Amino acid sequence: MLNERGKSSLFDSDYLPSRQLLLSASLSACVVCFSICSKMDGVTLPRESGRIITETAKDVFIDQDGIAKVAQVIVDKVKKKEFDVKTWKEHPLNPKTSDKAAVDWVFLADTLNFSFWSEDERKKYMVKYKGGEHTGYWSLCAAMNRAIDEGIPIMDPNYYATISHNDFMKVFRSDSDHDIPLIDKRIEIMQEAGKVLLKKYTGSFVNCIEECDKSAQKLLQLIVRDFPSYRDVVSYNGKQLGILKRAQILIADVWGACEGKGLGEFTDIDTITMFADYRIPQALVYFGAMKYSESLMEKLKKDTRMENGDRLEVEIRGVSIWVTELIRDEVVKMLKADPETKDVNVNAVLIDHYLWDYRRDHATDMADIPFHKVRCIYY
Ligand SMILES: Nc1nc2c(c(CN[C@H]3C=C[C@H](O)[C@@H]3O)cn2[C@@H]2O[C@H](COP(=O)(O)O)[C@@H](O)[C@H]2O)c(=O)[nH]1
Repeated sequence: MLNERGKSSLFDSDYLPSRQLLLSASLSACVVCFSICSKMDGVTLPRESGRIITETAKDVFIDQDGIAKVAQVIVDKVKKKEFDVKTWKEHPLNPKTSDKAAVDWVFLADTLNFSFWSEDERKKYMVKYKGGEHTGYWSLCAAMNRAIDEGIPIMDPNYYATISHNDFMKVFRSDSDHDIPLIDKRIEIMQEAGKVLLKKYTGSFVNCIEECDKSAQKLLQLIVRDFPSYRDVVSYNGKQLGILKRAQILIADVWGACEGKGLGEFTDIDTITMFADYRIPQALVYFGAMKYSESLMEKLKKDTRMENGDRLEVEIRGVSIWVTELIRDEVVKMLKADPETKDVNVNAVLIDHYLWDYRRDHATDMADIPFHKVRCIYY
């Protein structure tokens, strides 16, 4: 419909009320849609949580130059074809199949994938396996694989749903003088997860995946709804913000174990953010993409213990999520601007794994960058 000035009357200034009405209606629709898309049962999803926390953070900041520096390192890796979901299986302790056994191995590993740091770096839990001495996250994997080799049915939820303290200590026995941290919590969480798998999913995480139509976000909702130990949510300025580190890494590890195919095919894997642990922040600060205030750096250097949910801890975790999102955006922009780049297969998961592996491989270079010490079951 055109008026005498040949303009579509709908947007013409004579019809300002309808133009405003339409604009405000579409804006509010976007806001409603976005808030629905960025929320799950009243819990804000990790990407939006990271943005919200970064906006109001007082002691943790993003640095654009550092973001560009990390992005360039990653773009170089992508161009050398060294950036692929297949890298996951290259780790000697990760499963080599892409079947139910691999999925259920990943489920158990990520159910226990938290809090490996020790008060004293010289006094760490350690597991000897296949000629290696494994500490940190890899000590968990080594202990699981050792138990499998010893014929202990550790992968069977019928076994771990009722695992005794003695049996747990046999599976996760240490080859150093120091036990795995949070033993009682780990036993409680294993039993809880095993019971849910048996009660609701016929004893396998494959059945959780198969309920979710290849959607990572649907699987994320299922994990947080049915497995309480994965509910990594913080209260921040009156909001319930999902950080969901273990729930997201569980999905990402299934994706990695299955190389993005079959049981690991997720149409929306790119909506999964990095996993807010205590190691990625070290790498982000090392590259200069994230910065701490002087007072926070001082606290960290003095090994000041924090509690899960403290403002400083939430700021470190939240800003690390958002910085990694910005790095991903920068990498995609740089690759799209490159005439030689055909397809851009980069997401926050691959960036996370790269930074995490980089931190482990360059631990000495990062020795003077402290990590935040929180003893909890979420990361
Ligand atoms: N953000 C992020 N956090 C990750 C991982 C992994 C293991 N993923 C590997 C497996 C296949 C992939 O290729 C990765 O290489 C463990 N963690 C967390 O780190 C901490 C342990 O550290 P340390 O004490 O130094 O071992 C602890 O919070 C643990 O939950 C990751 O990938 N990303």
